Amino acid sequence: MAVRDFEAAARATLDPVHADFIAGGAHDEITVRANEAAFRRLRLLPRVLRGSAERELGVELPGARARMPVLLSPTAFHRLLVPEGEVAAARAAASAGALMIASMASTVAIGEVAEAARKAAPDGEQPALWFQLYIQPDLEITEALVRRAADAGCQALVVTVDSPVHGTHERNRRNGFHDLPPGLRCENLVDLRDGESGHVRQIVMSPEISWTQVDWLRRITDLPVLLKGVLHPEDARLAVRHGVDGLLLSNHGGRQLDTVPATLELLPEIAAAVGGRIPVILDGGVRRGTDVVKALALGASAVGIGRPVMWALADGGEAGVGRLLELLRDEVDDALALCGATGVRDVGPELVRPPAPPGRVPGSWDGGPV
Ligand SMILES: Cc1cc2nc3c(=O)[nH]c(=O)nc-3n(C[C@H](O)[C@H](O)[C@H](O)COP(=O)(O)O)c2cc1C
Ligand SMILES: CCCCC(=O)C(=O)O
Repeated sequence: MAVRDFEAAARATLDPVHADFIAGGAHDEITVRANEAAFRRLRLLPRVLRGSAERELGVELPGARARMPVLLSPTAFHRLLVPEGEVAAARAAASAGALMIASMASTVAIGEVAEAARKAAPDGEQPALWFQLYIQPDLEITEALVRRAADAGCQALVVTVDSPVHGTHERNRRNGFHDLPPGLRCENLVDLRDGESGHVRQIVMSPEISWTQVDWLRRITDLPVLLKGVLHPEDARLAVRHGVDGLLLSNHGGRQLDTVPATLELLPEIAAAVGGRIPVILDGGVRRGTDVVKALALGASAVGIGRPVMWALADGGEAGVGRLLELLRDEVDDALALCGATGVRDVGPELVRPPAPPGRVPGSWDGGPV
């Protein structure tokens, strides 16, 4: 079984409207396809006669340590797919030692997700769990959400900044899919303030959110703050200047602005812009162990996966996500061995062709405090 096979397996039983919600992107879905295509274009160029019996796959990230360099990017509405929802994904991630970024739009409350992760993690291991946040124009609401995430034990906040407005998903429009079905709610939003029912429409996407609110967020919390969805190198430099602790280089899986470049294409430039001062995590189109190694080679500290988790969850719940993570772990290990690498940190730009453009050789974060 390969990562891509989970989609067909899931579609065998999934409501086609929900399958479209997962697979879909903005407008013509040009960026959706570009993400995977960029991985196909890039080639690996292995070294020989310098490997080790075992590869070190662990990564150090802001506030957390993970046993593998593949993390679960935030995805909304897991209870559309299985009754346990985010709890199933969290258990599988914690057992595999993979970091999970829980979506603000989760259908299980963050406290419950964190509790499930703690119970599933091996003895003595703290599960790696971050919380994804859309900063709300109402800062009291935002602060209450941050408090919920911190109280649950989340180790960092991932602020999604690529959504000044909702993405236009034509598949959802055609299907008339705008709301969660009765019985499902965005549990993190329930009772943040009197009478708030957890309706999806409570999440406000505002084009007026700016660096001012990012600075404010850094003041009200001790948690590391990462930004998800920075694509322009100028914004990456600004992020460093504003004291942000990391970037998630992401085009939202092609679900926000269509026709933006593949994240892999932007990676060398973004890595050069941050110059190793903060970690860069990439998501979008990662479907193979070789994809993971390519992203690491171009300066990523780790990679995220979105749709594969949703397909695996729909196909087999906790066990499905467990199989997905084990498969990716084995593929990453295999690709590293074949590249003559002793581990994740032993992978640099010399392992890919064509090489990164001159002057854009990425610096890489050394895993130290940010
Ligand atoms: C069904 C679905 C729901 C998503 N929900 C969120 C979300 O709630 N918050 C967020 O920041 N990103 C969300 N994303 C974007 C993912 O975090 C991630 O950037 C993207 O899926 C990565 O690309 P991939 O699907 O090719 O792996 C979602 C993506 C999908 C496919
Ligand atoms: C308010 C829900 C956001 C979900 C999302 O980000 C996506 O479907 O891409």
